[in-house]
Amino acid sequence: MISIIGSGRVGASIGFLCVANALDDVLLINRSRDKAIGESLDIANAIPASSKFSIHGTDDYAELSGSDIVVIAASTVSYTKSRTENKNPQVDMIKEIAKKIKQYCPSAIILMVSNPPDVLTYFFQKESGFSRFKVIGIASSLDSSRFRYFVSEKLSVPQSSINNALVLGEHGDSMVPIFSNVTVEGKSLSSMINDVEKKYITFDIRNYWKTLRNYKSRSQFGIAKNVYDVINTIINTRELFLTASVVLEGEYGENDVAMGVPVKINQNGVSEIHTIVLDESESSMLKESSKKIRDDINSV
Ligand SMILES: NC(=O)c1ccc[n+]([C@@H]2O[C@H](COP(=O)([O-])OP(=O)(O)OC[C@H]3O[C@@H](n4cnc5c(N)ncnc54)[C@H](O)[C@@H]3O)[C@@H](O)[C@H]2O)c1
Repeated sequence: MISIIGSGRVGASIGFLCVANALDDVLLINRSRDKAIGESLDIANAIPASSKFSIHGTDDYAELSGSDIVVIAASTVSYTKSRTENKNPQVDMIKEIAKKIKQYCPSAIILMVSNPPDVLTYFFQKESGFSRFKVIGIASSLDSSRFRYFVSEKLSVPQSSINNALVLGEHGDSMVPIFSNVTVEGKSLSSMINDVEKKYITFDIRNYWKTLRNYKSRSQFGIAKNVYDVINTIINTRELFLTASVVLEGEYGENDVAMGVPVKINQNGVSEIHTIVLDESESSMLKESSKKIRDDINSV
């Protein structure tokens, strides 16, 4: 069973994709029961006639029992300047949710979507004591999708011709797009754009959410598809390479912090953390990014 805690815009969109693609039974848990029931009643009409799975909404955490995957997309706050500006109530919420998950489904794989995902991935893993490979923050893959989008717009090429557009570090203002690895139709991106253009693209990725906010509230479908891909990989025992936030123990020279790094996902969660070669400036920006996350963790 796939359980989704928080059935707002993001949680409901993830639920819709899982149901419409007949992945598994889906449970929506929301603080307000009516919201969970309402979204599940609506999404129930998207169950394909050939599907054997169902969707159900509740506010009762005891129903988490039997969950294989728990997505956390709950939020009690909004933010206008940065994703970390209201982190303390989110951390309190995550600690409560971690206790419930530990009680009702201690073997589940956790996909952390709520903001700020690096800080919350860290606190969930510490509070629950779950393996760090089973607590996965999903956000850097969305930033990587945005990176690919901007490179494709800049060069007027289809996104399918772009490879290895990865964003590492914080899902926040210090995130680091890794230009040195990107190829376009097999050729290095670095020879196609200059440093000023790289700075503009970096700015645009970091501020995508602010641009989005000028037109609609916040990301819904982009993050939902990124989370769905991970759930699909776990349920259908596939393998997926992407960037995701994991508590680090020495990888990239970091300890006691969670941040976006390249990982391989399989049916058990994170199966590998990949080390990729970074140039000097990327390495130093990643150091700054990990420091920013660590400072946020320490200031909770
Ligand atoms: N990781 C990413 O890249 C990414 C992208 C978009 C949004 N987000 C984050 O995802 C979260 C959800 O976004 P949204 O737009 O769906 O928000 P939303 O306000 O539409 O929905 C949040 C839902 O969580 C519920 N909730 C609050 N506390 C709860 C609890 N303890 N248990 C169960 N439900 C609870 C609320 O009632 C609400 O229905 C936010 O933190 C947002 O910032 C992350």
